[in-house]
Amino acid sequence: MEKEIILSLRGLSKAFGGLKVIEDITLEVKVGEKIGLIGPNGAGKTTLFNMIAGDLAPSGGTISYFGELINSSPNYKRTQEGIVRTFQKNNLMLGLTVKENLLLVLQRMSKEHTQWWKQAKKGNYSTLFETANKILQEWGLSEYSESKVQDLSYGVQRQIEIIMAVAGKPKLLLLDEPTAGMSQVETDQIIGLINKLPSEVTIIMIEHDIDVLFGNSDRVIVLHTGRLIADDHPEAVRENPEVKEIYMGREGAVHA
Ligand SMILES: Nc1ncnc2c1ncn2[C@@H]1O[C@H](COP(=O)(O)OP(=O)(O)OP(=O)(O)O)[C@@H](O)[C@H]1O
Repeated sequence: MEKEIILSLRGLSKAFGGLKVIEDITLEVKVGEKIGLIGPNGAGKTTLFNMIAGDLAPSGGTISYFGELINSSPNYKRTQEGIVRTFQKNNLMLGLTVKENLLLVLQRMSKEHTQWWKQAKKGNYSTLFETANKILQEWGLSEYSESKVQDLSYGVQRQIEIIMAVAGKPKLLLLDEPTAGMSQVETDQIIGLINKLPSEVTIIMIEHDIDVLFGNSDRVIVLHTGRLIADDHPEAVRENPEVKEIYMGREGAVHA
């Protein structure tokens, strides 16, 4: 059976003043697809994420999610509906513990989102605490539960950020350079974690490590100066002459 379309972009554009940074992008993403998004610096990758997540309004075109037009849906509503993103840089509360960070996400998702969780009696929030413990256990990160985020290695911080995104029960997960600045061991841990996500979670991942990206994507999309120049399975993109010429370096080898 043909898989449902989770995300559809039609003629999507973004300009800052006279500077066009995304131009006329049309694409469809099916439920469960794992998509790698590449392009040289300034190609517009993060801007595209910003528009899908609702952090930036498009200048033109449409964004549909499960067939519903979401151009004017605010960011928090998109998150509630399952569009969850991570950022290039950590978005964690460094002075709080891992569990406290996780509780903030869980609390935002719960009905009592207008109250500050720390002011509430722990008893009232026992379900949130149980869920936080369960998530940390499930992802093998319980040992860091009571550690302040600022005391953890960068690699562990990024893992925590991803499980926080996962705690938001994403249907469409937008990962912005999840392995940037990491050692090989840390990269392997992050990729291991991403590969453990349920198969129905759709992922679009911006990644500069081409080996990581090509090895872990069903499909690769290439942006160049705001335009979509390739959208195909990894091997076809690796061999695409335009991609080789524009993006991949003089020898024609595919690297970031
Ligand atoms: N708020 C803004 N105002 C003006 N120009 C912007 C703004 N945000 C992004 N740009 C410009 O838009 C272009 C695309 O930027 P974007 O960050 O989306 O690229 P990118 O592909 O994610 O790059 P990188 O790989 O370096 O992160 C760049 O020329 C950038 O300077």
